[in-house]
Amino acid sequence: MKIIKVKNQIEGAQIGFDIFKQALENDAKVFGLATGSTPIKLYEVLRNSDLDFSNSISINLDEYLGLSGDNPQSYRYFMTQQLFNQKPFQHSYVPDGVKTDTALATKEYDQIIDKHPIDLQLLGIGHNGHIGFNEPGTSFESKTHVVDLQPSTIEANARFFEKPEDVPTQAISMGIASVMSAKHILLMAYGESKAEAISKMINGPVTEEMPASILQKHNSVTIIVDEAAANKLN
Ligand SMILES: N[C@@H]1[C@@H](O)[C@H](O)[C@@H](COP(=O)(O)O)O[C@@H]1O
Repeated sequence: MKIIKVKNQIEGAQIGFDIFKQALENDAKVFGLATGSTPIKLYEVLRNSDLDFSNSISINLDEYLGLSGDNPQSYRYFMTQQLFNQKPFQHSYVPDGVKTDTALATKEYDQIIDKHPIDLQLLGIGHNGHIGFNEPGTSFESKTHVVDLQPSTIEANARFFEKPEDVPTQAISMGIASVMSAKHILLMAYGESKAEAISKMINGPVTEEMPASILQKHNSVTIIVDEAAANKLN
């Protein structure tokens, strides 16, 4: 793991941008993208840049179950606003949160990932070490699946909704095996609330109880952290 400590999200976004730029220069075609507050600055830099993703594919990690892409709280909507409107990709995949046949929705998403192997996967991290929406206890062998969100995740994400009761309790998430199949992984984390998860991810045992710890087994991972998120690292 390559760990890069930055002063703040602005510096982190610049380094993240350089990694995306270099990937494009090295003919990366498929970008795995993440939502949450962590990548917002990076998306701002990307959408205002002259990078061209019109021949690239993007595949997002996850989507809330029950929210359609035109719902402002959906991850599809978030991506459209933060990136795709200004920086269109040839095709952008986000799991379908409203397909009634979820077994089919998950199967189709796996087929998409199989067809478009991910060159660069962007990740944030949950307070409990989740990546995508792969909560503690998720199998490291998992592919796309329906997830019951943990109360702590619902609470953490409630800030994006009007009331906590509005947060969906389930999501569709790309699995951990698919995340691990990406050629290169870039994980970003900012703030004190991520320090514990970052420390366990890097120095703790590799265990399904800490989903992000599996990244220790990947041979090309870059971690961008600010001082607060890095303050429990020895
Ligand atoms: N599914 C997303 C994750 O992909 C994201 O990494 C995490 C952290 O969010 P934030 O970046 O807002 O701290 O939140 C959500 O649960």
